[in-house]
Amino acid sequence: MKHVARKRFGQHFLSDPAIIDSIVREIAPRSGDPMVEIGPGLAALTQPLVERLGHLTVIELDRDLAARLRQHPHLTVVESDVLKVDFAQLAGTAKLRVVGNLPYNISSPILFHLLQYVNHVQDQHFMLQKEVVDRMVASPSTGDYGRLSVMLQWRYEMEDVLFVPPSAFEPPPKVDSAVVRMVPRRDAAAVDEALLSELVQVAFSQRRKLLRHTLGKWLDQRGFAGTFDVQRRAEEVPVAEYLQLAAQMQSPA
Ligand SMILES: C[S@@+](CC[C@H](N)C(=O)[O-])C[C@H]1O[C@@H](n2cnc3c(N)ncnc32)[C@H](O)[C@@H]1O
Repeated sequence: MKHVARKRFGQHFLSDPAIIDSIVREIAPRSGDPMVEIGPGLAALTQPLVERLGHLTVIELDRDLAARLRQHPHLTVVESDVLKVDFAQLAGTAKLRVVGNLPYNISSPILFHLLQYVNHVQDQHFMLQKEVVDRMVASPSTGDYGRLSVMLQWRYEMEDVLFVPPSAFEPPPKVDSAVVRMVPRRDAAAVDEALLSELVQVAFSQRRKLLRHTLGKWLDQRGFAGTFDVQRRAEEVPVAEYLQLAAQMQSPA
């Protein structure tokens, strides 16, 4: 039976064979890789992936799609909201390769949910709104550089690997898309995620103002006695400096 795309689940199904082929090539699945696909939908990526892998675990929220996928002998289907999935449990002793053409309405929550499981992950390949990928990989002193750039560049090496136009989907989304590769950094600074997240949120709360009006006040309230140049805008501060600041606050000299 034909599946009618459900807007509330962010359903835009890949329909361009050449694009599907390019994405699978970027993922480079090898037989036996412990891979998990988020939002398999009608299996446009699932099918070529499982042919190469031998087995694949998929996480799908739509009950009808999950029922169809269960017919496939080489898939393990987790019928759930991905935001409720414990990836540490899924991984066991393995390191997962996580892929997916994500539902765009919850792409940032998915990225932040996965951040807590970074030690259980080998790599991630996601199709996202191009604008979100631009923010993820942005450099300092650009308009795209913000909270998402800092929080993700802290933990992952990231690369925009493929541009995908709306015409590659059915129904076509209103925006351009891109595939991003994310590889966890082994040398990520050991800072408290909640502290870093709050600090970066305060810094970027008024991005046109100098940091002394935002982060400077926040640091004063916390009795911060270290040195940090607040005569700059949030977007001028490299990721490494935000990490140093969080580390200093955790263990003041
Ligand atoms: C953009 S579609 C991609 C479908 C398919 N992978 C493709 O490329 O054609 C997003 C998929 O994620 C599923 N989905 C939406 N919200 C979800 C959630 N919270 N947890 C798991 N899957 C979800 C949708 O039902 C849909 O199948």
